[in-house]
Amino acid sequence: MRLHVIGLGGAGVRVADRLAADHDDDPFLAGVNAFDTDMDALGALDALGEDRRYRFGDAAGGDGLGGDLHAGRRLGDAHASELGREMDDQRPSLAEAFLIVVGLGGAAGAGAAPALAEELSRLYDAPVYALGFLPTPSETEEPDGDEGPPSAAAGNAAAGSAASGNGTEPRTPHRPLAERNAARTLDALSDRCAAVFPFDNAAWLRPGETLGGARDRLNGVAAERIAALFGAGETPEGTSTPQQVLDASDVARAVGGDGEIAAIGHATQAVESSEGGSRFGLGLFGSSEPAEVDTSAAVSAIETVIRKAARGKNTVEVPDGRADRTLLVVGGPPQWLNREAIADGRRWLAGEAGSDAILSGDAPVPGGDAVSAVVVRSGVDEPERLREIRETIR
Ligand SMILES: Nc1nc2c(ncn2[C@@H]2O[C@H](COP(=O)(O)OP(=O)(O)OP(=O)(O)O)[C@@H](O)[C@H]2O)c(=O)[nH]1
Repeated sequence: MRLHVIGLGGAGVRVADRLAADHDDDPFLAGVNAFDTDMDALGALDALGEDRRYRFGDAAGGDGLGGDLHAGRRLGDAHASELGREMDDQRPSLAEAFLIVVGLGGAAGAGAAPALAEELSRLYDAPVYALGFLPTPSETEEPDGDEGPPSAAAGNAAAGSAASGNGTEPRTPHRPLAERNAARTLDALSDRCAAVFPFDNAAWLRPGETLGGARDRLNGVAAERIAALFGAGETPEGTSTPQQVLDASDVARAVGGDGEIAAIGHATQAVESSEGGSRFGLGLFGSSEPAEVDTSAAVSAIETVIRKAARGKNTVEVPDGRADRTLLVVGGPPQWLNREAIADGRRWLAGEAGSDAILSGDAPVPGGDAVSAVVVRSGVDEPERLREIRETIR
């Protein structure tokens, strides 16, 4: 589907940049914009040229907003239509969906996101989704004396470069209001977006890692999952049409349109490339014809990858695996896409999620060397981290 991604604030612009770096040539990525009040954050991007970066909000004087969500909201209200116009070069009217990416604990991105979501819904018919990073608990904790209290305004630089007390991991800026900002922004986005995909930063940190040190890896995971979901069903030019193409309306139906909380699971499993030969001895050496694949190997690969996508780490926890709606997309070399195994996987997932409405599609990747699965669950029960965050404003 044609997706237009808008990265807002420090986290958002970095993910937008990462998507452009990894997927600019992929047909699903129809447009990318990076909007921030902070000149330094925009200046540090690599893949997006000047034409796709834009500093807004003169009132911020070229800096971040230091976590002042009220100031962010005011700027958002004042500049939403200007940001909408800034997207025009990339023909947003052709987009089949918009995705706003934002760090929920900040101010510039989190403040502007609701107003921009509203503006895009006013201008276009396509659904507006949001992917929002949840702050880590350590951001709101008082910093240790020897680390000193890095301010949120200095955060974009500090998150990337300053060393922490142990001298190895870049420290994470102290943001005392991060959880409250996130709670307010989640509510505002749920009211204005078709669905919200929270990304739980803390759940993705490895032991001893700080957000500052891990953010590039986390942004890579977020970009990969965005591509796995919104790029599913897009076939590279010249390849055969998938048996079951997943389109924008399938995703819209599966994810819902009422601001539901949704999670993206994804997994890949390496398989022997079946172009011109196979380890099962069924292919002709040197032949350009794809070799046949052993059925039990295909069944096992599909079963494993679907379970890994559902039960492995999701973008946010899915309590008990339950969801109102579920979408499954299985991809890989066509010879490996065993229809019965996919149907079994669908049934297993329906039981796991407790919902019948399982939409599924195939994403054939001729010549690929892995099978993959994307599992999207929408209308999930409230994840523990979301409950903690919401409680800060109850
Ligand atoms: N995954 C990830 N999370 C980030 C990154 N940068 C910041 N965050 C998270 O996003 C929240 C907001 O940070 P920013 O996006 O830098 O904030 P901003 O929107 O620029 O707002 P201000 O700095 O307050 O003006 C932080 O509290 C972190 O939880 C990043 O690069 N990757």
